[in-house]
Amino acid sequence: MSEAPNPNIIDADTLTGEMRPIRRVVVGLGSNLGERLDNLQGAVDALADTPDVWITGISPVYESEPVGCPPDSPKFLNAVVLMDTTLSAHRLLDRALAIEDAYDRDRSHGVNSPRTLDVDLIVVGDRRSDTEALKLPHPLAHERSFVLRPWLDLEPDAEIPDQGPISVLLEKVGTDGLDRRDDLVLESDE
Ligand SMILES: Nc1ncnc2c1ncn2[C@@H]1O[C@H](COP(=O)(O)OP(=O)(O)OP(=O)(O)O)[C@@H](O)[C@H]1O
Ligand SMILES: Nc1nc2c(c(=O)[nH]1)N=C(CO)CN2
Repeated sequence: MSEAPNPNIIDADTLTGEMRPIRRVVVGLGSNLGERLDNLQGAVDALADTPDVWITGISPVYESEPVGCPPDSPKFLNAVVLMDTTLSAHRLLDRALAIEDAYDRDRSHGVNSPRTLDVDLIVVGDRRSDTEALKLPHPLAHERSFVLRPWLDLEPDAEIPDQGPISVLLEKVGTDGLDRRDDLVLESDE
């Protein structure tokens, strides 16, 4: 994220009148099971339909070799979505998990087993968290080309708090195993 949330930009809650800061959010999407593009598009649509969330950017789609997955796992499609929101990080996480569940995400198998849909919060404004339920910034984002590369397409000057510019991080990590799929496009219905 290239800038901290602007504390002067606020939104009044329509019911309570409470003023809430607008946070810039980076979301990572992944799928390596089922109709992968449809799954990613469903996640984009569900995020766009979320009250108090405004999508500001949708990256190109990348196909990527599975990283840290069981042997013979299928390739992923990955993309990144940028949003503005007045929701808290915890509300966003609840929403992300609910969207995964709507795509029959099966959590009963082992670590990094193939999944219909993964919705990861990468950065939420300048929010930091280190609980099991919510880690922000996402602790592996800085070493994942399938997050950094699509994010770079949208925000070349972005930085991950405490890690640095994503352009520099991507140079360290490289882009082996990553293919931009210009034949696959995620649409915004807004
Ligand atoms: N930044 C975050 N974004 C999404 N989920 C998170 C985050 N931080 C912690 N979690 C927790 O991680 C759990 C999701 O684990 P899951 O099995 O989907 O991990 P994963 O997405 O497969 O792995 P990875 O975290 O390596 O991408 C959720 O229960 C959620 O509470
Ligand atoms: N290429 C790729 N590899 C992964 C991905 C992913 O989205 N893409 N997600 C993982 C766990 O969330 C583990 N490994």
